[in-house]
Parts: sequence; structure tokens; C-alpha cells
Amino acid sequence: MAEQQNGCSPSDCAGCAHADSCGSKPQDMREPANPFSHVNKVIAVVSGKGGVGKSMVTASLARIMREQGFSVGILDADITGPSIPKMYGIHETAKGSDEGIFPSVAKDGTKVMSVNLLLEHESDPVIWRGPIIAGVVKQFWTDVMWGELDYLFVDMPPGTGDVPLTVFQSLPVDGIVIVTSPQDLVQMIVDKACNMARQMNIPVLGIVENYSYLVCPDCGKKISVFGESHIEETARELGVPVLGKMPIDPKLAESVEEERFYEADNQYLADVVNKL
Ligand SMILES: Nc1ncnc2c1ncn2[C@@H]1O[C@H](COP(=O)(O)OP(=O)(O)OP(=O)(O)O)[C@@H](O)[C@H]1O
Repeated sequence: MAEQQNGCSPSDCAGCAHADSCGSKPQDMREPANPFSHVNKVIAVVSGKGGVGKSMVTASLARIMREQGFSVGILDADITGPSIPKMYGIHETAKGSDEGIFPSVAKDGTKVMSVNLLLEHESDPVIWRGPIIAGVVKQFWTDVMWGELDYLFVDMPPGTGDVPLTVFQSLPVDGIVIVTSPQDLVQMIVDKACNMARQMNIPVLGIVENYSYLVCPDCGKKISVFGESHIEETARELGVPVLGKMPIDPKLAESVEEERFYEADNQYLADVVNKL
């Protein structure tokens, strides 16, 4: 990253008499939340590549927090592949007032905002360029009236593109959870997600490995469907904790399929909540 500007680096600011007026001073690009939002913690759930179960982990963390009595919201920042509303059986269109947009409320009380709640038909594709998409995600923070929330989970699109950059710059993200799968290929991508967060001074709370194993319904043996896990090594190399491992669980897949994630019971990540 280009650190050097005006002959000095941002790290020189401390103690410099000209720090306030100097162009090297790192700019705070954070956007104000809607005045009707009081969010205690913002946690972004990221993955390096698509399909590793990021939305599953986001919704599972939200569910566990709800079960423990916390007020929770999910900001679905995966604009081109939104899956959160359907998981919760939400098919309505979001309503608004002069003050902002109301999030939808799932049957377990989880507040949800997603582009799918703004489209005329939820099957309409979102064919927008990056900056427009990033602008919508920003509006999910500035224009949505989240009310009082203990936790707002942000389901990020995969990768390190426009939207993650916008979320990290514009929202007061307290930390990220990285979701990965046991495939070797994914490790390098985990590094990228981790490095991006670090470059933007966002704490990495840890890694969740999804699709870790499958329990044989007949003999109870754990089968490593996607090969042996390297998550402990990866976590050690990155200096971050392993938050949890999730097996392939047909019951969880069923609750997604049947659009009733509001009653899903995902105890695989039960311990994670104490680390967020
Ligand atoms: N541990 C699991 N057990 C069973 N099914 C799972 C599990 N994790 C994810 N799935 C299923 O796999 C599919 C993909 O998961 P999900 O939508 O969470 O991935 P994603 O990483 O958010 O995808 P995308 O990158 O496309 O947004 C979904 O149908 C989901 O229900």
C-alpha cells in the first residue's frame, strides 16, 4: 500500500505538530449510522471464495446470539447472490418512512436487510456495476433503521473486491470472522482475506472451517469429504484462533431448504459466541 505522502508516513503523525492539517493523516471514511440505529458490535463474515458456507455461518452465529437473548441483525452485503432472506422465509418488500428503511424481522426476531427486499421480484438479477453495489451496501448502514442491536452481522460477498473495501472503510467493523473449507486451494485465499482486514486495521476474530467432515449416519465415523483439514496450521501461520469446525449436516441444509432457519439449532458454533 502507498504509505508515503507529502514526504512523511502516517505512522509519523504521532507527536507531529502539523498532524491535523497534514495530507498524510489517515482519513476516517466511516459513514454515520442512521439516527435510529444503535448498534453495539458489527461483525463481518468473509470468505475468500464463494460457496464455502459464509451465509450459513453468518446466520448460525445470528441464531446462537438470538438463542442467548441478544438483539441481532443481519446486513446482507452479498448483493448479487443474496441468500439470507430466503433462509429465514422472508419474501416481503421492505417498507420505509421519511427517516429511513425498516429492516424485515424474521420469526426469531432477527432483523434482516438485503437487496432482495428492495427488488420488485426477488428473482430479478442485480446487474449493477461495482460502485453502485458498494453504494447500496453503504445505504444499508446509513439509511436502515436498525434500532437497538447487540450484534449486526454482515454477510459479505466472497473475495476482496469493492464491497468488502466499502464495508471495511465505511462501517465501524469490530472484527471479521473468516469462513473456509478444508480444500488446500482455499488456504491462499484465506491469507488474502486476512491480509486485507489487517491492512485496514480490522481485527481478525478467527476462522470457522465449514464442511469439515460428515458423520456417517450408520457407524458414526467422521469422514473427511473434502480431504484432511489444515485449518490448525493455517490459523497458526496467520496468528489467529480457530473459532469452530462445522460438519456437513443435512439437518442444517434442510432448514435452509425449507426456509426456516429461524428455528435452526447449530450447536457446532456454540462456543464461538464467547469469542465475538
Ligand atoms: N455445514 C453445512 N451443512 C449442510 N449444508 C451446508 C453447510 N454449509 C452450507 N451448506 C449449504 O451449502 C449451500 C451454500 O452455502 P452458503 O450459501 O452459506 O455459501 P456461501 O459461501 O454464502 O455462498 P456464496 O458465496 O454463493 O454466497 C447452501 O445451500 C447451504 O445451505
